[in-house]
Amino acid sequence: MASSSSTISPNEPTSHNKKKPIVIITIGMAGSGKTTFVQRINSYLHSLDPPKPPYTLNLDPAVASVPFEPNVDIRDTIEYKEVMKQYNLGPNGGILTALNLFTTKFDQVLGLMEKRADEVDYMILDTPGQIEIFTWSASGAIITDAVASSFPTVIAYIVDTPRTTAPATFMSNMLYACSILYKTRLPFILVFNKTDVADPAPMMEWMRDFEAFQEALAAEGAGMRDGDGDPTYMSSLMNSMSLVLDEFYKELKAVSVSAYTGAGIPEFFEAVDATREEYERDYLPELERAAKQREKNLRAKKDATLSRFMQDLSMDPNREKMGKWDPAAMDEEEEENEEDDDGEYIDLSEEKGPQPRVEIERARRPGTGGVGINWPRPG
Ligand SMILES: Nc1nc2c(ncn2[C@@H]2O[C@H](COP(=O)(O)OP(=O)(O)OP(=O)(O)O)[C@@H](O)[C@H]2O)c(=O)[nH]1
Repeated sequence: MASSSSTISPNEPTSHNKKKPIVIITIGMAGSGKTTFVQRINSYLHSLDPPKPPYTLNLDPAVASVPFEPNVDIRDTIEYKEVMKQYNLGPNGGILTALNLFTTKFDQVLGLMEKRADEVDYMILDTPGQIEIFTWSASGAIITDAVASSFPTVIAYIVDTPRTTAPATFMSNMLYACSILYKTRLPFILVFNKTDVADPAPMMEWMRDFEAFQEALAAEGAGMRDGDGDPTYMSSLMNSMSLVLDEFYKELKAVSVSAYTGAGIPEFFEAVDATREEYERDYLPELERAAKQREKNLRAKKDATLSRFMQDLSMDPNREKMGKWDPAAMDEEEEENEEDDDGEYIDLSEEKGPQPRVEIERARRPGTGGVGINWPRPG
């Protein structure tokens, strides 16, 4: 899959000596505004002077309508409702299977992206509504790795700001973002969306100042103190987790946008452009190291198989005899065998006739209960 891309250096300029486009992968909880955001950044890039139309890919098979014209649309290849019917799946299983099927052809999509790399500055991927379908599936990982090994890539994690104003909810969302960052190791931008209806300033403050977050948690009150006024288990857990997150925030850029009004979109692109350097500095060496390691492992595996084969060959007692017919040696061997067999070989064939053949492997298979197996009957 990604093999076709692994030989391409993401750093290499394209044929016209132009830098490779940056791929923006938009990820976010259901309803956080991913599609609206992609539409907004798409129209922003079109409105620049000169326009910089991006290459867009829709990977959400279940989206009813896309408010932009994607260059590659998973829905053109796979009808997810048909997948549901054929494989007898529910909606999430259908979306996941559709994505899996699409991933088997992703090398072709990558080829299309490579072809257009000279003409565009940005490529944008919109992912399925249910976040875990992309972030916790093999297909999501394959697509992300394939793209990131060919192009500078950044994750835009869309946060539904109005739904994240409570400190505990905010923390849950950040823990999820943190897991994606550590899974992909790609440059990461937190995009606080829907800022036309909720101000993300308190959240930005929580990210900068650990104590401010602790205060907000304490102010939330419920479940934080027991009857004696001591901190509860929940409160201690939240405090420890917020300490972990404090480290995570240091690795992040955060921007506030409104996909609805377009506010904050230029700042978002400033953050995206800044990640190119980060990608080249941090991600690329890691990618090259992983590729070398993979190659080394493969070579080691091949060597091990070859040496095992050679060993087997040298231990094979017939090896010496192969090609050298020595009747005297064979007679000797036969005599030895006859001596060995004396008194040990009980031939029942004359007494009981031919014995039925039993496939022990099949008979012993757990759970078969012996059904369908013809056991020999006594007598
Ligand atoms: N007020 C406001 N509403 C927004 C904004 N961005 C998106 N929305 C609304 O949020 C809802 C969800 O937006 P979508 O773009 O469909 O979100 P999504 O994450 O792609 O949704 P799924 O893919 O279905 O999970 C829609 O009703 C949008 O109109 C915004 O910046 N401000």
